[in-house]
Amino acid sequence: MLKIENLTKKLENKLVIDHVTFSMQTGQIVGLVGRNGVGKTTLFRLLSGEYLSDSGGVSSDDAENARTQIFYLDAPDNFTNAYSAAQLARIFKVSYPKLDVEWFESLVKTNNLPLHKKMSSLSKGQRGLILVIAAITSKARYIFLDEPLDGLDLIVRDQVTQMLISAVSDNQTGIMLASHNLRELDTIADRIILIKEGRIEKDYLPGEELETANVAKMQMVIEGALPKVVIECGHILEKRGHLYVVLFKDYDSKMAARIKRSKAKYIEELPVNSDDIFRATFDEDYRLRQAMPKGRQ
Ligand SMILES: Nc1ncnc2c1ncn2[C@@H]1O[C@H](COP(=O)(O)OP(=O)(O)OP(=O)(O)O)[C@@H](O)[C@H]1O
Repeated sequence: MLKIENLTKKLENKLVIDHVTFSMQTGQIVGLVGRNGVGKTTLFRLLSGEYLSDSGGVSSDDAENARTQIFYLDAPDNFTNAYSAAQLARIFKVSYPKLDVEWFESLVKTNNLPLHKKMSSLSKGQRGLILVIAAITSKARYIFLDEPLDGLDLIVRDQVTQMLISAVSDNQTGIMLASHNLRELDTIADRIILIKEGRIEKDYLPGEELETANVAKMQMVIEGALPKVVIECGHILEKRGHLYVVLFKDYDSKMAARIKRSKAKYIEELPVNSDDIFRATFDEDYRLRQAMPKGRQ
């Protein structure tokens, strides 16, 4: 088990990571989510040892130095571009001695990727796929990937997803993915950690949290003026003619009764997903924008 305890980091006098504590097991895919600039990359840099923490640390049950068990590549394009996949495998092997070059090369070939072309001449998706192959074949116990699915087409995303799932299935590897794509994470993450203001705001198993989040999503047919409960407590997510999809935070029996009493012609509760949890968590940011004068939003 990888243990992250009280990790704290200030950058230019700003507290970016504030006493973050969690543990991570092999056999799990953990999603790391949060708004832009919340500190996801900083957390990865602390875990990999690229940044020194101001306090707190990282330890592992089964290694003296936890960092030897971690695979993380910061801004990979900056240094991978000058090399081919075949060359990269040999370079990575220096830092990750367990990297299985034969396995790496065979995965590169089975994914129809070139082994001997410079990374700079490959597409973003091809480079992304090669990076994920390097991460998996490094045989690192803990793999940290920043937006690995970003900019990849559906087929490549499916390939990457399959590789990540099979990598954790033997219980020898744990993967943490920073992502803004919550819907995608809902389908592959065993657990989601949500960061807000440098701290862990929520740490949940997707299905479990969705049932207890006090968030409700309603499909409502509304003719005429919006009911007060929608204006005061709801966020309108979709509108098609008279059909509205509205998200309610802090949903309880009182709010349910107000919604029921509203003049909506039809009301149906829809399933809540991680996107909705994210919206509800950053509710005040929504309200801020809604409060701005028109044309400045
Ligand atoms: N080298 C640095 N010096 C000073 N401040 C920094 C530095 N790197 C990041 N920051 C600040 O620290 C905060 C966290 O940045 P970080 O890149 O970790 O966020 P992130 O969650 O990865 O963002 P995104 O989702 O946009 O990739 C931001 O406010 C950023 O401006």
